Amino acid sequence: MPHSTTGSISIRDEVKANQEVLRSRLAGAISEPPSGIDVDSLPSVPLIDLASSFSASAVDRQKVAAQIREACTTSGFFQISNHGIDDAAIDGILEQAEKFFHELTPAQKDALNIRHNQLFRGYESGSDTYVNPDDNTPAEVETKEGFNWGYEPTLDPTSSHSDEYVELDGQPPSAPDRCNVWPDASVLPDFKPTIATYYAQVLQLARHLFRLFALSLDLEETYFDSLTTHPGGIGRLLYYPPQSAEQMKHRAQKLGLGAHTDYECFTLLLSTSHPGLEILFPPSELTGNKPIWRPCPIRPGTLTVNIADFLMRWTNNVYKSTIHRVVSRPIKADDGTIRGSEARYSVPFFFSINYDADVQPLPEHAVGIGKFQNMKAGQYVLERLRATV
Ligand SMILES: O=C(O)CCC(=O)C(=O)O
Ligand SMILES: [Fe+2]
Repeated sequence: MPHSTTGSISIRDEVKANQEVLRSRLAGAISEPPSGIDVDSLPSVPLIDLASSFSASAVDRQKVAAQIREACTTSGFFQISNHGIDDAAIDGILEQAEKFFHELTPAQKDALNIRHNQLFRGYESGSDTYVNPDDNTPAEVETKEGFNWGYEPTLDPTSSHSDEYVELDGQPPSAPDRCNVWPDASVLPDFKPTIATYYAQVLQLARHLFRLFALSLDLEETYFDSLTTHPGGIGRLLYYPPQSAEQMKHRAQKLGLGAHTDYECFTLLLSTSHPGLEILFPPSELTGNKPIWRPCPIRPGTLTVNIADFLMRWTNNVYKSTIHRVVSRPIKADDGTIRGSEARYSVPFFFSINYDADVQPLPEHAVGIGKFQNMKAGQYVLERLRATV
């Protein structure tokens, strides 16, 4: 795969260093709390009600922003209720995800494979990408299957600047191997319209959240508005197949998606109510000074938000981008019999500022003096993606 030119050495060095950081943060991680520890005393993911963030009262909005700040400076994860995405859009995209993974033939999926695309758009199987390529664990193919797409002006009905969109590499989306690919409408007629409905809503929610992030960092509420007029927004459908009791019999877990952090500014995750997502909380006395994997709570109707690496480096590590993964675990019944795991579907939306924006350090009063090299968001994300194939 070709590598980018200007400044790429230092980006690649930083990406390599990231792998080291990941490895050291994972070292000694435990999956179960030490015996005698009350799990309720361990850190968890807070629920933030967004209802009053849509209020006309600045005081109300500021109160929500304060809760967001608390979450972002600790675990970097929170869940949101009353987020404004309607049920029909949510049910619709989950239904299309199921159809995509079950109704397309292997040949139809293969025609859409990300290896035909320079920007990682399209279908990927468990072995096409691996998010943690340098870790020391024995290579294990992830069970996930995915489908990725990115921003298109037609998916953003609200912006008057959508046609200024450029891709990760700073170029307009032109050639067929540098833009979105979609399943044939004669096979899945409702797929693209349903994706478009969800995408338009999640995009607006992400812009709204950026205003709350601005408030939470003591910046003008509109600070990020001009940077999200034609933003990066990668959508992804994910499917983790069920694991049978037989497959799970002698295993503590099966890897769905390896340990990683996300790359952009933040991620908005929709999922079915099936367990699987786990978050790595830092060591504490309660955990014998070991990092601990904890399941992300299942709260139907909520979306999960997590800070990603670009925003972490932009905020000078004030906001935390936290390691997470997806695993299937066997379910042990009271009589000791083992049940397999159920299928999980999820729809992450990875939100970035405009890929071509000149990124300036955030004001010192908000995050201190910048420690990181200024970098275009597209350049950074592209280099991170390239490290996964
Ligand atoms: O499927 C999930 O719940 C999480 C997916 C995820 O972390 C990712 O795609 O980056
Ligand atoms: Fe992730």
